[in-house]
Amino acid sequence: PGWFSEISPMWPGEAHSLKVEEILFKEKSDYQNVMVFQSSAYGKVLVLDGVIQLTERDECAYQEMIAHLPLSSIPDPKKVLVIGGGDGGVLREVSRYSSVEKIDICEIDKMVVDVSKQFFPEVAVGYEDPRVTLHIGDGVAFLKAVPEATYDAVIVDSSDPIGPAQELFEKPFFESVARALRPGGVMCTQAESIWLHMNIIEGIVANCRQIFKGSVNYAWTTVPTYPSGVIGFMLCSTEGPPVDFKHPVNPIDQILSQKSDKPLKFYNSEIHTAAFCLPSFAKKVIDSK
Ligand SMILES: NCCCN[C@H]1CC[C@H](NCCCN)CC1
Repeated sequence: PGWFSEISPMWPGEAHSLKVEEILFKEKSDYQNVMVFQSSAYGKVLVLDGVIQLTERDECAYQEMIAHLPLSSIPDPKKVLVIGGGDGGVLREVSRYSSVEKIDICEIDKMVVDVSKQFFPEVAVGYEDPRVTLHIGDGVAFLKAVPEATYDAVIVDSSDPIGPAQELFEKPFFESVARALRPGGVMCTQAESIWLHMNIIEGIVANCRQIFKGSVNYAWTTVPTYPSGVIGFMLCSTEGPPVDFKHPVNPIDQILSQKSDKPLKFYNSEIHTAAFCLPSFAKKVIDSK
């Protein structure tokens, strides 16, 4: 009945709208407003504090890219940490790697987990993997308690800097991620839109170049239901065995093609390499930091 418009001070003067068939869930958690609605064009939609988090139709683009850009870039991921990502989509993608022995996930809002299991079973399927351990709590505190050099990869699947995820975009957090990674370990974070947030991206890149002494690269992809239709990722590695993010050493799409597993809908090795090609206005800022 009517339309949902994604109005936010984070993208002033513009708003993506989706036709609403039915509102399926609407509650306030300890951290944010949580809503699920059935849209006409993109299936079910998860909204937190008025911001679209994922839709059934295009979540594959974001979840596959944020997981496979880092994990395809290292030869043998064993221990992986996901910060945020309570919907479980990133877990679904990480569990495709037979080399992975342990997947920790730290999500601050239990309601996101429960709502995803109830309304997005194809996304929350990630929780069914026996290697997964769910921690409900603040990712910043979780990382402080982690012994150094614990993980091969840390994936930060956060919402945006306004709200509970604010400190996941700040220097102390990136320092705690670098400490938790083994030498040559990799981090991939949600890094906003080059059309909307070049200033935020500039800050993130500057911080990452100071903290991560391996490679630091920005990649981007298309997600039609995120504002401006694109979303970016910060790919960083710690000092140690070199990581070339642009040329995957562990091409998951080729590994999977030999298995009957759920096929990848979006990611492939060519899209991986192409994701690091930037328009000039973004290259100028990102490569100069
Ligand atoms: N596992 C899916 C979680 C999605 N994370 C974020 C949800 C908010 C979204 N805002 C985009 C704002 C403009 N860049 C970015 C991804």
